[in-house]
Amino acid sequence: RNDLMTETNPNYEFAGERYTLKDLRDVPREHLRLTRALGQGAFGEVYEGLYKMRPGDAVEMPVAVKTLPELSTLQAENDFMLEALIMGKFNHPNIVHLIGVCFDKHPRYIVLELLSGGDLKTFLRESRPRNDRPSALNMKDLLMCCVDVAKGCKYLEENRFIHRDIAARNCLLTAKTPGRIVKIADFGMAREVYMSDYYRKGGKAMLPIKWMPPEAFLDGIFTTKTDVWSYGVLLWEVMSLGYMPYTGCANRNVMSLVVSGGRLEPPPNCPSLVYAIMTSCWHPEPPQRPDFATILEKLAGCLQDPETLATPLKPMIGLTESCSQDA
Ligand SMILES: C[C@@H](Oc1cc(-c2cccc(S(C)(=O)=O)c2)cnc1N)c1cc(F)ccc1N1NC=CN1
Repeated sequence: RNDLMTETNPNYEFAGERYTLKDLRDVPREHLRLTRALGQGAFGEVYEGLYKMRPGDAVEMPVAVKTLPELSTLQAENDFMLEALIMGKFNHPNIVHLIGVCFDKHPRYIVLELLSGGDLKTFLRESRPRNDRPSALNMKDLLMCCVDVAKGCKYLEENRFIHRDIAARNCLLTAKTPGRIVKIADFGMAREVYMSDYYRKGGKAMLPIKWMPPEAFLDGIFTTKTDVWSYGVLLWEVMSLGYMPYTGCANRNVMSLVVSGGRLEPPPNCPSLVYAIMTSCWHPEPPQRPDFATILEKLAGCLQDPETLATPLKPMIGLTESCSQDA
C-alpha cells in the first residue's frame, strides 16, 4: 500500500480538504466473496459479490467489486486508487457509495454498493414499448430519472467537481421497478461497457465526443458547464429511450456539426418543455448554460405540467440523420 503512495503520492483535494489512501476503509479480502462477473470495466473485470460486514454476521451485503489486474502499470494503479479516493469523498443519495478498498495486495479491489437495476442506458433500451407490451415506463418515470441525475450533478457542482463523463452509461439504478433511484456511478472517464462511445483523438485518451461541448473537444477546456452540456445529451438519451446520440454519425462529423451550430433533434414525442432544457444546456457560450439548480427548477416545472406528463412514450422509428453525410 505504501509502495504505491511514494512516487506520485496521489493526495486528493475535495471540498477544500486533503485526503490520502489511509482515509479509505480497508475491506478484509477474506470477508469478500465474488459471485459472478458483471462485465469488463476500464481497468479490469467487475464482479458482483457478497461482503460480510462483521465476521460473525450471518447476513452478507451484496456489493460490486472493481478489480485491477495484477499486470498493471503504475499509472493504472494510481488512476485506480484516485478513482477510489474520489468516490470515497462523495456523500450523496444520487452518487454511488464506496464501501471500501482492498489494496493490501494484487488484485486490488474497489468495493462499491451494488445497484441491482443495472445501468441507465440498458434499462432505457429494455423499457422501449413493444407491440406485445406497451412501455412499462411513463413520462414521469423518465423525468424522475433525469431529476435524480441532476441532483447528483448539483452536488458535484457545489463541490466544484467536474465529472467529464456524464452519460446514461455511467449511471445506475437501484432497481428496475418503481421507486428506483438513479445514481452517478462511474468516475473513471469510464471506458466501461460501451467502448464504441469513446473516440481516440490524436492518440490521446479516449474521449466521449458526442457528450462533449465544443470548448472541450476543441480546446480541452473543462468546467462545470461541460457537465451541463453532457447532461443535456443525457436528457436526450433518456427521452429517446437509450438511443445513441447523432445516430449513424462519426465523431468527427459530430464535431463539425456541433461547431457550426448543429444540435440533436428532439426525440419523437419529446415534450417541448423538456427539449427546451436540452437546448439550453447546449448553448455555445458556456456561461449562458444553466446551472444544475436551474435545471432542477425547470424539471420540476415539467413534472407539474399536465400536458408534459400526459405525453405518451414512442420509440424512435425513422431516425432522421442529423449530421452531414459528407466526410
Ligand atoms: C463499476 C460498475 O458498478 C456497478 C455495476 C452494477 C451492475 C452493472 C450491470 C448489471 C448489473 S445487474 C446485477 O443488475 O445485472 C449491475 C451494479 N452496481 C455497481 N456499482 C459499473 C458502474 C457504472 F456506472 C456503469 C457500469 C458499471 N459496470 N461495470 C461492469 C458492468 N457494469
